[in-house]
Amino acid sequence: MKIQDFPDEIKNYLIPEHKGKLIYRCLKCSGEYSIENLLYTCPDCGQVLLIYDENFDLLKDIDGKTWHKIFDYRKMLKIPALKGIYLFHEFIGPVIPLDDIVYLGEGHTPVVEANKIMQEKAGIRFFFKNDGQNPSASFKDRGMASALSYINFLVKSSKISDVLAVCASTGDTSAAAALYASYLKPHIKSAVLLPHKKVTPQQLSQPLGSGASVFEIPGVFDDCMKVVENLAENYNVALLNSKNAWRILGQESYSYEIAQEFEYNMSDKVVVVPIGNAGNITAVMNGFIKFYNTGIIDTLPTIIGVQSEHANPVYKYYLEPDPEKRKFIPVTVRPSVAQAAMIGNPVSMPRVIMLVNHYNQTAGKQKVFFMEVSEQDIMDWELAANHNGHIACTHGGESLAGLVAARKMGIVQENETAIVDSTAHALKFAGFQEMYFENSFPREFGISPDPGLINKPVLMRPADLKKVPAPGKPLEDSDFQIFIQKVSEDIARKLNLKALK
Ligand SMILES: N[C@@H](CCOP(=O)(O)O)C(=O)O
Repeated sequence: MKIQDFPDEIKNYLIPEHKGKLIYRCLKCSGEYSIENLLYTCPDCGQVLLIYDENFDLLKDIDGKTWHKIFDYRKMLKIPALKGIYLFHEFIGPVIPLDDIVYLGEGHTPVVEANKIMQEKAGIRFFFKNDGQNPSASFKDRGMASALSYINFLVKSSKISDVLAVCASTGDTSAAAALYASYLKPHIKSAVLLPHKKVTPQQLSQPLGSGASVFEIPGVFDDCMKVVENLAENYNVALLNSKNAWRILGQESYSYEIAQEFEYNMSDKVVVVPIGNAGNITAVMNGFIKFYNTGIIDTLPTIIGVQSEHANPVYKYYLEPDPEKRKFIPVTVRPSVAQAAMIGNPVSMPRVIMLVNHYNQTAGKQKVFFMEVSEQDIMDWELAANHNGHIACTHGGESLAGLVAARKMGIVQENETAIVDSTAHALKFAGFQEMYFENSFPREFGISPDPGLINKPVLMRPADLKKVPAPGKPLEDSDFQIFIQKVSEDIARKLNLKALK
């Protein structure tokens, strides 16, 4: 559909015109800094930053209903820059010219309703939002599209050149960073730091395949993160973890898409997200607040942040009901199947603390909750979901387990509808599925398989079959007929198939 065919009242808004005035603001001392330089922490007090639009109130000049039309009609345009997360350009990066936006197919991931069996099992109507269907197979692409679009803009406007982008990762961030950086060659290169043997083979293959410099570091993610922070403080590198506030802006698109998917009606909705470095829950809260403040949604959904018992610093912080007495204490993580969230000292914790307060205050009651789940429940719920038509990763299983726990505790009601975040593609974590099916989890995971969920391939090699085909060695006609006959009979026997009359 062409712009001239769209309703008159929105024609002028379809190509984003809002000229935002973005600044970094420190969460602690409220110091404000120009976005001309890449900053990750406050130069004065060292606290993390968020990006604010000083012209944000101008967005309120357009009423909520008109915004709905703008976003919904804009979705029909075929302009690459507006096809991904920048459909919501005014809210994500209103200083970035459309020509500088990097679009690799991220965003607008499917929202898939669980079947009846799963909804009955979970005790609530729910949908998975499959962020594993992003280009590098995780939600991190949203943040990278934003961070790398901004860096691209700085490069193109000759403010910086020859960028080396670095990140620490449990496997998803590195895949996304390497992918987006490789698209912007030769101006941008990337280096990723991974905890040795703590990312899956599939995740390790991703930055290698994109041509990034890959460093494996002894220890866990938190150790890698410290090295990256040190590199960013002492060398000329661009930090791509969610400590970089541009990442948060991009990940806010997750909330905007949920709002759009449910026709901007967020009443009785519950959004469930796993927490690792806490950039995601930060973005999700901030995104919904921005849509609420501009009248695009008129209710804030409930948000449930979920952590494994083996990596639960945020959950533990909120166990203390009295905000005055809460004290953040990093935890030492233990092996977790939700490996991408195996983080004991999330960099966005100060953002979470500020935004949870703000979110609940804006809603007028508690709307953000934190749940803790066992490793066993994570695997069982992931596999149950995948046995019922989903492609949930272990973090999707973690989210679902958290929703079920919240339902049991009465935090979530039967009449509500949940949107459960599957942050990555199941295939990235196939090794954990294999350990479950083989019952070979090391003791520290504390996982024993439910026999009803175990699945294994069966080798069909009938004992009385003399000849079988092999690669490059097909069977002669009559031997081949015997092979087909015997294997079919064996499969039919195993599956209790009845012969056609
Ligand atoms: N789960 C992350 C950890 C780093 O998170 P980030 O959002 O701060 O980059 C990963 O996949 O590496």
